Amino acid sequence: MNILDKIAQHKRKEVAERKSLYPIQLLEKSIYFDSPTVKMTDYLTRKNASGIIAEFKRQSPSKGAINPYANPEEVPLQYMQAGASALSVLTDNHFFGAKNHDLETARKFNYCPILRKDFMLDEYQIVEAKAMGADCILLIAKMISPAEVKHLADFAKSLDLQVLLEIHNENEIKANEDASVDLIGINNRNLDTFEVSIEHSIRLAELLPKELIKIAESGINDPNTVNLLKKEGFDGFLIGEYFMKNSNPGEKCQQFIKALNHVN
Ligand SMILES: O=P(O)(O)OC[C@@H](O)[C@@H](O)c1c[nH]c2ccccc12
Repeated sequence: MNILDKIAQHKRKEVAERKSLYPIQLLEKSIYFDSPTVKMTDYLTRKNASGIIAEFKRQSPSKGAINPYANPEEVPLQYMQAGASALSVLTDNHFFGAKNHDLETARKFNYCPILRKDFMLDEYQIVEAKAMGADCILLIAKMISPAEVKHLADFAKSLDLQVLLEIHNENEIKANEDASVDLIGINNRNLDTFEVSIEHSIRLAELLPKELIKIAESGINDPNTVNLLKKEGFDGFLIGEYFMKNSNPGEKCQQFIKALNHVN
């Protein structure tokens, strides 16, 4: 079984448990439930945006522990002070080591778009994302059918959340052409082999409409890669491990952003 299948299996169980513990009516009482969201697309495309979406990630299935005791009050705020355009916060505990309130904590300290980074299979998780204070959710084309992508994307929109659709290959692009998503993420990391290929992402980006907002995800560790990807039409760059594996992720992020060409 590949890693995404394992994650999906576990996630279904988890969601079923949470549904019975925290019914939707309870989530809807969150202070964030009726508040307006901030738009990831606006923050990535405004003048002189760095385009960096800095990720709060404690561990991963491919790397194990990255920074398990990182402080969610400090790191996301430091990322934004360093000039990141938006935040991504992992909320999966079993595979990514997220603590219960990592996203809510990041939300309390920051007014910027926050992506809930998790494996969305069910409307319930989208309601949770809204209740946590997220602005954007991730859908992974490899995990769900095009019909589910459409359905969950429309549901997210009904809650004023933006949708980032992650794709890995040409077939997934074709199969999801008519889903109404706000951003397309191309994962540089092959989730079967964990190999990273920037060239693969550039080739896939060429197949997407020019006006779509494109995010390059994973394995980015060099400002020159971001400069190159900007020239190739990418608007956003999701970076986790390279910042987080350091004892001071905010400082790493600041050095990285200083080294970028601000071309837009
Ligand atoms: O830590 P990296 O290599 O900079 O990658 C960040 C992000 O792209 C990665 O965490 C990611 C991309 N797609 C995902 C889907 C689920 C969980 C995590 C991910």
